[in-house]
Amino acid sequence: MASDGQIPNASLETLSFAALEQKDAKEISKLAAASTSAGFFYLDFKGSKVDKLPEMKRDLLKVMESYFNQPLDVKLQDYKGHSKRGQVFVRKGTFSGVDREKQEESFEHLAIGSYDLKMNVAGALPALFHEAGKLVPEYIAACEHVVRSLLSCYGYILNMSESDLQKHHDQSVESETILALLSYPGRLTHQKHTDLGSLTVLFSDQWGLQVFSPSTSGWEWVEPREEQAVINVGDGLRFISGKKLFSSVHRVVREGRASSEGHRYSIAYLLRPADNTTFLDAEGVETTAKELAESKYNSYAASHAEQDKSSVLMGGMEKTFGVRV
Ligand SMILES: O=C(O)CCC(=O)C(=O)O
Ligand SMILES: [Fe+2]
Repeated sequence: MASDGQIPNASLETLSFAALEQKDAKEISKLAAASTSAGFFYLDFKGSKVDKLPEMKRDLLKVMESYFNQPLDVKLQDYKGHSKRGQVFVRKGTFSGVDREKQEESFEHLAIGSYDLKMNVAGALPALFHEAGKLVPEYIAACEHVVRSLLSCYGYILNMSESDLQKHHDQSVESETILALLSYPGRLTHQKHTDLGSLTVLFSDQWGLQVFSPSTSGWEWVEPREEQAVINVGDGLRFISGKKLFSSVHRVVREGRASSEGHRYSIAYLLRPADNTTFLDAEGVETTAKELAESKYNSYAASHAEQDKSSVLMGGMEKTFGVRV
């Protein structure tokens, strides 16, 4: 296994999306194993209905570069106040970084609400992206197909009614589902966390992402792959599953293997349950998906000292792993 000092590369499974689309039993059992260990796996799209996804990602990365390279005051015109979904541009330092002493050293991002985009809410998409035509809606539609197919497979794994799982993720009702375009100029980082939603479809061509391995109780590098996405379960689906599935604990650092990377970009489609979905949270308290999003965002933005006091940031995974990350 290649390594970087003490930090090895994670040995994550690569799953075939074409096989999962066909509900192939062997692939579904690999999905079950990956979702109850580190929680991350690679997804290969060859031969599937969305085999163009890596190509669309490359096009999106080009538009992102021109967007984020604009002056801050121009990007701040896309800041829409503190309502998370419509916030669109979120400046660096809004969430906390990895370094305890430098909270402001965290990424900037553009959050595009998928419901808002469908409803044609003004400002859901900054003007610069209009020039790229249907790229963003088509990218989101491809990701919706991916997560819908994965949810069908999770229905089998969890022995849950497939329609229940799909209903909790009905894309025609309001949810916090977003396409997040992330930008890490300089040495900016992303604090350890679990995702608040159900499933994440993540692309980055650059080193930086690390996953916490429950088997070694340490961080491991997630090797970037241009043709494959990294998928993980988040708190929403974990809680809906009665905590059978694992939320993956991850972060973005800029040292070691990542130190020769320049401005880093990543694209995360973050599927979240419909706002009114209810489940028991990490502490066993009944909560709605909307309330969970609120408390999770507050925790992402809190100081490290505040984050340490509650189980929200890590979705209760430290208790499951039996270690402090
Ligand atoms: O930038 C990355 O690779 C990770 C992004 C991430 O963890 C997130 O958006 O939740
Ligand atoms: Fe994340």
